[in-house]
Amino acid sequence: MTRSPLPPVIRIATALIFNPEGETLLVRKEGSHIFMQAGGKIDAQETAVHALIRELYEELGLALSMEEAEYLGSFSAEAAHEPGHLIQADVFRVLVSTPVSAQAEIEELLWVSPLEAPTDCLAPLTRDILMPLAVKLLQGGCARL
Ligand SMILES: Nc1nc2c([nH]c(=O)n2[C@H]2C[C@H](O)[C@@H](COP(=O)(O)OP(=O)(O)OP(=O)(O)O)O2)c(=O)[nH]1
Repeated sequence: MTRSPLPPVIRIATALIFNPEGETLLVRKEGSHIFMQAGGKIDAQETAVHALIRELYEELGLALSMEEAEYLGSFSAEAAHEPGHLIQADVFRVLVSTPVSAQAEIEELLWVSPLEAPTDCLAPLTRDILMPLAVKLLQGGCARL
């Protein structure tokens, strides 16, 4: 019996970003119709939190300190943009009270209530893991400033 090879894994850092209204931020990258959390690949020699800080600055112009990123855990899902790949995502919670704007390769930003988010245009990690987690955090009263 032959075993099928394990799919390649991409390590990313991403965040459930909340505003004071309890909405969470989704982004759509250039050339994609799928919404997901801001963030991106973790470079070699980089820690997850440093990758997050770099990516949120590049994508949203957000200047974040390490203390402002609370680690929530590591989660796996099918990669949205790379067929046949899995992502292993280090996920943080970030609360923002200043405006953010789409930079670099981000085409659209969307603030959504986790309870009312659309499900048909979300990346697998976002749809199956992070939006349900956002609902739990909100219901626990932990997502507000
Ligand atoms: N940022 C982010 N990426 C996600 C999520 N869900 C998901 O499948 N991905 C996938 C999309 C891509 O296949 C991969 C992230 O790659 P990327 O190309 O956006 O990362 P990057 O900004 O570092 O870009 P690059 O170095 O390839 O130019 O992870 C998510 O919620 N957030």
